[in-house]
Amino acid sequence: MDDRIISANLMMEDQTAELSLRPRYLNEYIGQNQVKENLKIYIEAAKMRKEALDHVLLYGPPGLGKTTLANIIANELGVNLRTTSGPAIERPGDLAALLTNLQEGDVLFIDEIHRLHRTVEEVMYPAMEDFALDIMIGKGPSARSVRLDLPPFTLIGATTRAGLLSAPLRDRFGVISRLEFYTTDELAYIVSRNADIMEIEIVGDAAEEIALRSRGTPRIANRLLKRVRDFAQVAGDGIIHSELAAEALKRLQIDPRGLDEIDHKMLKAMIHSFRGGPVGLDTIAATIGEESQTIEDVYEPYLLQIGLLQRTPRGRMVTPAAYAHLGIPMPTDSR
Ligand SMILES: Nc1ncnc2c1ncn2[C@@H]1O[C@H](COP(=O)(O)OP(=O)(O)OP(=O)(O)O)[C@@H](O)[C@H]1O
Ligand SMILES: [Mg+2]
Repeated sequence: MDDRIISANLMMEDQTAELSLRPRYLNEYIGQNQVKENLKIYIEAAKMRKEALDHVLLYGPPGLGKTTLANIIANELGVNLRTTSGPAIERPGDLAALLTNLQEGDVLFIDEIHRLHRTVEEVMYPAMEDFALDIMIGKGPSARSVRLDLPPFTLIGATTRAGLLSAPLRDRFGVISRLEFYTTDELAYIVSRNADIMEIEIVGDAAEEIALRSRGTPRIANRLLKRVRDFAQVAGDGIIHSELAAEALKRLQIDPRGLDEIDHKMLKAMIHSFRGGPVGLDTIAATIGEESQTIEDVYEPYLLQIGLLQRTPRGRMVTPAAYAHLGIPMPTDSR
């Protein structure tokens, strides 16, 4: 389903590259300045007091650097990081096993924390608040609860959908940070730096050409860089020039703002079949044969961000900027 080259979702081919391209310390982490500045202070303060850092919730669209940041926080604190994900913790006992294996000050990173099972979530509350586990032993009338002390630890939760987190869970995070889409300059910087790491020469405005089409997302920038490198090595002289980058990206059917055929299909369907909207998300999804949730989590945020799409109480609407971008004249009658 989700095999678009501009998908922000993690794909198999990204994984090895992401390990080597992933920044390891805050000073290598580009952008997200507000989030970074705050974290720097909290980390410093926790280290000074020799305490565990407050629990941190990171949220935002896929590929913006949540997992990367969780790793960096553990590195900066000089502690171990344990990684798991919401759906992977099936029973309270699984969580207990994870938590009792932590050393003082360690970070437990739970990706997709909005998918934590209800029964696990309830065990999480006292663990986060009091560093204690309440475990039920036995069943029926002889069942009793025992309290187990845990070493102080930091929970870092990541989610693309903060809205799906229950209020009691959300309230237990001391630090809640929203990651934003990156600017073209930031992405161009990331592309240049990663070209260096990959030992490929990138010159002129080529990094910017790639950045412009990366939908504000470092993961996509890295993926496009790798594809353009292929073109440079096979069809070019091994150096990524602006023209080569532009040509390669055109062949990948990504337009100058990072939109692909599916974005075009969606916007055009809204224009031609629904007079530009407003039209409900489910209707759009059915029309173009995608899942509503995928559209909402992965594709739509960027289109909203760059102002081609608008959300209204009655559904999504295409903006005048979208007509202009697609080269379709606006209907003249009032909508
Ligand atoms: N601030 C940054 N500076 C440089 N590179 C970055 C930055 N943020 C992310 N990256 C790059 O983008 C890749 C994807 O980031 P990451 O895996 O952390 O995203 P994510 O938000 O966890 O995505 P998902 O929601 O899919 O889990 C990283 O491997 C890294 O190479
Ligand atoms: Mg991640």
